Amino acid sequence: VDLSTKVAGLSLPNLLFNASGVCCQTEADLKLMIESESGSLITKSATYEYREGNPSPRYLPLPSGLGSINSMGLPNEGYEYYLNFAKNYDYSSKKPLFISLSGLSLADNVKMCEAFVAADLPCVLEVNFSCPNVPGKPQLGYDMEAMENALNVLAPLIKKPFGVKLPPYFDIAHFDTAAAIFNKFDNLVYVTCINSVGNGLAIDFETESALIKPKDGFGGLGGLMVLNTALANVNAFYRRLPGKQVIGVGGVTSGKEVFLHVLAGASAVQIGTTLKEEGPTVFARINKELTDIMIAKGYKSLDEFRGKVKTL
Ligand SMILES: C=Cc1c(C(=O)O)[nH]c(=O)[nH]c1=O
Repeated sequence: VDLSTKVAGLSLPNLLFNASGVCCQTEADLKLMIESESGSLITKSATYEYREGNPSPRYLPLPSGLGSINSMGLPNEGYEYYLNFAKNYDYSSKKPLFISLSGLSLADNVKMCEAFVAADLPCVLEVNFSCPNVPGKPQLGYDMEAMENALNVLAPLIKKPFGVKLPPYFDIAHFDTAAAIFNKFDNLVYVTCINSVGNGLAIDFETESALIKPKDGFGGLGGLMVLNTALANVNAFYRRLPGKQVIGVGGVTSGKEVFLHVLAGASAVQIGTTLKEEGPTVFARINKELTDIMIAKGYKSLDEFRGKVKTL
């Protein structure tokens, strides 16, 4: 079977890669991704300056086994680190490189995009509108006017095909409004759904305490528990963004959830919590599981079932 796919005009040997933020903050992390069986890789969202991030504990898998909670606080090496990585990347390799940018202001996003555009590299830029864990910074993805204003500035600046990372939406009207904005920008060629489900709270029964330190224990939820919200966001935007693509992320623990993401419309699928907990060998495991599922169901390529979820 053929697990290859295309995103933003680039060919991925298989549809799997890391969720931004996991296994991608340092060159050592990114090297593990390059050496893994992933089809691509994306860097940790970059801010203009280096950031330490929030105090630990700031990430934990949930005792239920159903997911994770994080309030990392956008720790990253600063955008120039990732620009340098992108300048030195081996673009003759089979794996395309995606760069995530999450400026703390539109001005910072402009400065970072200008630097990447000036470098004129084959990597794909993705603007993160959905970091839920920077105290005092509301998610742009939940402010439709601000999101449109940002895109009015950034899309013409980036010129080349680019993507945006979105928070989960929970209201059909929000899918409609957001999609109407994205459809105004021809070079906005894909959306990545979903970022973590913002501001959950994990409490330990024995200690009666929040599990993580930042923000009184409030943090983004990931893992199996967000699968159905992720599938809904993937399918909602797949239906509403003709000619654009959706990268699915949320709830992937096996080939089965990857299959569901593709049925919902995903062109590629990212792994976060399960990659964090299992390590980069997860890509070989899940590619094999998806292959076995496709053989069992008689599918030879992803195109044969992408977006083909049936309704009753
Ligand atoms: C970029 C910051 C993000 C973070 C973070 O660094 O806290 N966590 C997430 O779950 N999603 C994000 O987008």
